Parts: sequence; C-alpha cells; structure tokens
Amino acid sequence: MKNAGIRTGAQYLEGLRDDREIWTRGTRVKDVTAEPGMGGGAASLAGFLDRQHEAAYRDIVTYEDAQGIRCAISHMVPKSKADVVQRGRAFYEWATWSNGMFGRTPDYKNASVMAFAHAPGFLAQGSKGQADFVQNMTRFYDEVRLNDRVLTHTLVNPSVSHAQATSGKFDEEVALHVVKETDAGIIVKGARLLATLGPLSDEIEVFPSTLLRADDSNIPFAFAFAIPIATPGLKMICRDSYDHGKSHFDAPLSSRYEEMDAVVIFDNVLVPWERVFMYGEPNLCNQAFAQTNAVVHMAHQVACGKLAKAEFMVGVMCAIAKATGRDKDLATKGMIAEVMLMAETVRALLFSAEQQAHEDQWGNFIPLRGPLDASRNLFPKMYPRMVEILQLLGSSSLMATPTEADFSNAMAGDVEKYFQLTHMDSRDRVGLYRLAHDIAVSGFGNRQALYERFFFGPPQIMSSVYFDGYDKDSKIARVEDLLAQA
Ligand SMILES: Cc1cc2nc3c(=O)[nH]c(=O)nc-3n(C[C@H](O)[C@H](O)[C@H](O)COP(=O)(O)OP(=O)(O)OC[C@H]3O[C@@H](n4cnc5c(N)ncnc54)[C@H](O)[C@@H]3O)c2cc1C
Repeated sequence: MKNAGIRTGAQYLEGLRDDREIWTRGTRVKDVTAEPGMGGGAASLAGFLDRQHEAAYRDIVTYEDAQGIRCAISHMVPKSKADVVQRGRAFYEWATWSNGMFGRTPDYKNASVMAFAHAPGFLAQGSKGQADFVQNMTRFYDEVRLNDRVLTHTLVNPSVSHAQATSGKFDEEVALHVVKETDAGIIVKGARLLATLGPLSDEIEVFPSTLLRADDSNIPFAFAFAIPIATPGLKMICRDSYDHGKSHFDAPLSSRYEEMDAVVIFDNVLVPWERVFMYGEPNLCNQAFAQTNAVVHMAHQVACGKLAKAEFMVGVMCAIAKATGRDKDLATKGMIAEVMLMAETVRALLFSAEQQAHEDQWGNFIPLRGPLDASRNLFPKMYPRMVEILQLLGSSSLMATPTEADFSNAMAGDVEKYFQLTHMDSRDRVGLYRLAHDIAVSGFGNRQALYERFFFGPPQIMSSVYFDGYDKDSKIARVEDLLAQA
C-alpha cells in the first residue's frame, strides 16, 4: 500500500500495532487499538479516515495530485486565494466530525509539514550536521502525504526551574538534547511535553521550542526531526484516560474522543540524518514556525476547528433552553447570545483571514495572519467562559443524570416520570444533560478546557508576542496628535 494516498481506518489501526513503547496506569500497553481507555479514540480517528473515501466528503477533504493520487487537502500547497478557502473548508469539515472535541486531527500537523516543505529557502540556511535539510523535509512531506501518516508533535522541554526557563536555559537532566553525533545520525536524550495523540500517531515531530536563547549553550537543544513512534528508546507515559468504558449514551464525548496526551522520553534515541531538518542553530530554530509560515497554516486549521466547536456549544445551549422552555427567558438568552457572539467573532476573523489571503515569500498563498492571531489569542479565553455559561445554564440538571441502565431496571418508571421536561421526554433530557456534563463537568470536559487554554503555547507569551508585533505607533500618534492640539 505504499504511496497510495489516503488510507482506510483499518489500515491506520493496523499501522498502530507495532513495537511502540507506551505506558499507562503502571503497565506497558501491548496494543493501543485494543487498550481500554485508548482504543476508542483510535476507532474514532479510523472512522474519520474512512470518511475521506466516502462520496459525500471525498471532494471536500481530499484532492488528486499531479500523479492522480488522492491525498488529504491539508497537504495541498495553496497557490491561490481559492486554494486557501478550499483548505479552510476541509479543515472545518474534519472538525465538524467531532464538533471540535477531537482537537488533534491529522490536518493540524499536515498543515505544518506542508509549510515547512514548501519554504525551501528557509531550511537551506542550515549549515551544521551531515544532512541535506531541504531534501529531508521534501521526502518527509511526501512520505506523510502519500501514506496518509498521522503525526503528533512535541515542542516544549519540561522546566525544572521557572527562573531557569525564563532566562532561556534548559536543564540537561530533563530537557531533550543531543548527546552524540555519529555518521548514522544524532543521538538524543531527555524528555519533551506534551504529545497529544502521541500513542495513536504513526510518527512524532520533535520541533524546536520557540524560546531558545541564541547562545552556544543552547546548541545541544536546537534541532528539528521526525521519527516513528516505534523507534527504539522512545517511550511515552500517558496521563489517566477519561474514557471509562461507558456507553455513548452515558458519555457521549469521552467514550468517543479520548485523544490522549503523553510525556515523551527519549532514552538515547538514534535519529537518522535523513530525518533531521534543523540542527545546532538556535537562531534558525527560533524563526522556523514564523518564517516558513507554518504557524499561519496551523492557526488556519485551528480557527476552522474552533468555529465548529463554538457552533456546537451554541447548539447544546440552545437545545437546553428549548427543552426547558427557557428560550423566552431574558437572562438565558443573554448568556447564550454571549456564546453566539463568540462563535460569530471566530467566523468573522476566519473570513477576514481567508478573504485577505495573499502570496508569501515562498510563492505560496497564506491566509492573513493578523485575524488568525486574534482568533488563537481569544479562543483560550472564550472557551472557559463557554463552559462556565453551560454550567450556569445546566445547574443541578448536570447532576440529575441517571445512566442508560436506569431506563431498563426497577427504577425505569420513576426515571421516565421524574426526569421529563415540558418539551422533552426523560430519556432525551438525560441524554442531553449527560452531553452537557461531558463538556462542562467531566474529566474529559475539564481537559478540553485546559487544552484550549494551553495547546498553542503559554497564553502570557502568546499575548506578549502579539503585543510586540502590533502596530502601536500609529495609534500612539493619534493620541499625541490630540494632545498637541491642547
Ligand atoms: C491538554 C494539553 C495538550 C497539549 N498538547 C501539546 C502537544 O501536542 N504538543 C506540544 O508540544 N505541547 C502540547 N501542550 C503543551 C503546551 O504547549 C504547554 O502547556 C504550553 O506551552 C505551556 O507550557 P507549560 O505547560 O510548560 O507551562 P509553563 O511554561 O510551566 O507555564 C505555567 C504558567 O506560567 C505561565 N508562564 C510561562 N512562562 C511565562 C513567562 N515567561 N512569563 C509569564 N508567565 C509565564 C504560563 O502561561 C502558564 O500560565 C499541551 C498542553 C495541554 C494542557
């Protein structure tokens, strides 16, 4: 099946059954696709990959390349504004399949690899190590695109001391660093945070943290590479699963979309030179995501996903208001309108970015960065507020949630009677509030909120970068102008 383009779900699942070293709940996992608390997420992603082949979605999420091979649109190099819009449509479609609750669909990383592989002048600046970085990245892009590989990534070194981290230094005991260079490649040792979808991916991209201080002491920490998860010496330690084996009725989201996060340990891992993309140059590493515009393409995918998620939150809230008859209540309408405004803000920013798409320095088209930066800085604040509003709307109903089993036991009559609403029978009401519970109360839901707060980076640093890049002078000039008229 090599180089056949989009894969089926079964092919993806088969690929996960290798020698990977995944640890959870104190034991090593034999088969991630069959592991309780992990296999459900893999099955959902397999279902999404299958959808790429279905007539209803195929032309939305895939394209045929020059050789007639059908690939995911996230790999398509945008050469016009229409291409950017088409990519956005595909990102949005993928996100609707989980209503944004499976955050790390493969199109996120695909967007980044596409950008890196089509900014050759950038990687060509790398002058250290025994590798042709441009050729390596081009080959990697083809490998991922033509085999529909699923990637995770890890960018952050664990910090032992906040003071050390903010001074741009890393601790050699824990941070991932190069320990040796050989003719075969580099040997790396240490840990990295945090690989979402790690145990359920084919490969891991280990890209530079964007906070390397550009001095010689940071050279061992400066690199970018990608290797299969099953590479000897690579281990993942998973967090607790939020999929507790419940039915889709009892846990509509956590039973389906447990994508898992893992800390990644590299125990003297050999990375072959042909998989190294940057090496030993902190300055180059620091510029990588911005200069290749990978950050813009990733932010595009993210904004599309957040729109789907925000719309879903509006849907859940409106369904609750309708069922309870509170859709005429002023306070309820006010709270839901706040969420509607958030969804429409993301939509407007996305539209603005796509409609102002332009050619970049590499001859590719990118959406306008400013609106996407606004969206990715705003959503980490919007989402926790959406959850709060859902808690306020749901109140004790989020606790009045008997299980599916209570509809077929000795309590069934009571449950049918006492859980009904004006506009909804008991079973539908319990199902709806169990969904709201999975968003606003469960471990799965709380992890979603944490994800939205942090997955794109530390919010203080993101907003500080936004502040630095914002055109402040023209605004200050207007203030000075007014004051000068005094
Ligand atoms: C659910 C989830 C999934 C994730 N998935 C991935 C993934 O797939 N790949 C990946 O690479 N990373 C992932 N991350 C990690 C994410 O990139 C980091 O959480 C984020 O960059 C913050 O880093 P940290 O967690 O080390 O927090 P820290 O850097 O320890 O920060 C702790 C707090 O201090 C603040 N802070 C940090 N530095 C400063 C500073 N200089 N000045 C002021 N305040 C500061 C932070 O904003 C935060 O509030 C994920 C995180 C979460 C929660």
